[in-house]
Amino acid sequence: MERRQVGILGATGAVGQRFIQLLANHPWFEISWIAASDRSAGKTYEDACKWRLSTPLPERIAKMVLQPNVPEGSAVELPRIIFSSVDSDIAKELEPKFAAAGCAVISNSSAFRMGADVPLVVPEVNVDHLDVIEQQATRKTSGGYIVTNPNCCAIGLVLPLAVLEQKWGIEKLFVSTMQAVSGAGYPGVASLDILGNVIPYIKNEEEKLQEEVAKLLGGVNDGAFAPGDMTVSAMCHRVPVIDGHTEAVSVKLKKPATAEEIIAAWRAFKPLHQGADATHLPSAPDSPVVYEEGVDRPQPRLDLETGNGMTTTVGRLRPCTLFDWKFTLLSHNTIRGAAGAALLNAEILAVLGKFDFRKYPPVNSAREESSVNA
Ligand SMILES: NC(=O)C1=CN([C@@H]2O[C@H](COP(=O)(O)OP(=O)(O)OC[C@H]3O[C@@H](n4cnc5c(N)ncnc54)[C@H](OP(=O)(O)O)[C@@H]3O)[C@@H](O)[C@H]2O)C=CC1
Ligand SMILES: N[C@@H](CC(=O)OP(=O)(O)O)C(=O)O
Repeated sequence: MERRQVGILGATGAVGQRFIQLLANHPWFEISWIAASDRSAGKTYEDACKWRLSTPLPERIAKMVLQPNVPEGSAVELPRIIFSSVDSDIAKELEPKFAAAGCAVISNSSAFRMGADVPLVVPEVNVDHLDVIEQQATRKTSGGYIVTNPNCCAIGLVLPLAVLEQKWGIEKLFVSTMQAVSGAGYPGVASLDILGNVIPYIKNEEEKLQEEVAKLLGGVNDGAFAPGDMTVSAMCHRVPVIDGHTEAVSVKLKKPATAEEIIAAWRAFKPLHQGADATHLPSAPDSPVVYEEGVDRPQPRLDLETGNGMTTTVGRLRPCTLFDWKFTLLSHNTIRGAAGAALLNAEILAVLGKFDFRKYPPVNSAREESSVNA
């Protein structure tokens, strides 16, 4: 795989820092452009950002200068692949500008997730949705497009659900979340609000979780998304955990299944390695779902790093008196739930040849001559 240069919009934030960490030694992608708010533009990354991860800030990135947060006016050439991790309102304004300028925008934001021509993708679950980018107006003009990854709770949830949906069908689903404070970005929730406390409200979270799960588990008919027909009800809570979203799930299946069959199906789930075109994507975990036998698992302190933060850990599968089965799951909200998810989307787009910008009219000749994406 040829190396491609990439940019990060929102590079100084909680998710932006994860992008920098995960891209530090990436075999296919190299960071060549970073941007954040106007407050940060023109500063070096180390001056603009309070680095909050336990691995060191790469020296090369520390010295990089944050560029204007628009496609124009950059002191360095704009790469054609932009990872975006800015708030939804900002994404709504900025992401289309980058797509119009010919960039593949791989977005974490909720702004366009439910768009009629915008794929919302977890590669192990619904890679076929990616073809819908061809319908985006900018794809036809500049070659640019927007692809999104889901809400952090939705990603962790759909991995085990996809197995259930595929083998037995899901009729109903109830999920109650316990979401880490890092999900609110930095500085996020005030310590005086969250320490020793649980907050049973996260703005728009329940609505997003419900509609995104249905889109992810649905299909595409004649180029239009057809949401899954399961009924989903979500309750979301903020808890005093730093990283890792825990979810308590109850599910009613369309066909009967035993606990042994369900656990065996989760353990057998290796979708990115199947078929004649099997490619190991650098960010793909060996197992998207791991089932933990311990009666008191999963736990954020013990299970968060499974699969380098890209695996959903599931445990406590047992009969449910209301529906058929209930279980608990844990997923890393800033890795599988955000930066790692976007990276995996970029990797699958690369493998599928969706970064073939050359066949589209150039935005300007200088960019077309670039060796970066050629
Ligand atoms: N944290 C998580 O677990 C998850 C977050 N997300 C989503 O990812 C996105 C980013 O979240 P997160 O990193 O947590 O948020 P943060 O608040 O930690 O970071 C926000 C980033 O956006 C930048 N920014 C602010 N204003 C602008 C602007 N006008 N133009 C360009 N950049 C701007 C900030 O730059 P500056 O430093 O200059 O202010 C910073 O880099 C959000 O949409 C969020 O909903 C998705 C899944 C999980
Ligand atoms: N709202 C989530 C994180 C998030 O940013 O979600 P979304 O990407 O859907 O805006 C949380 O607080 O844990």
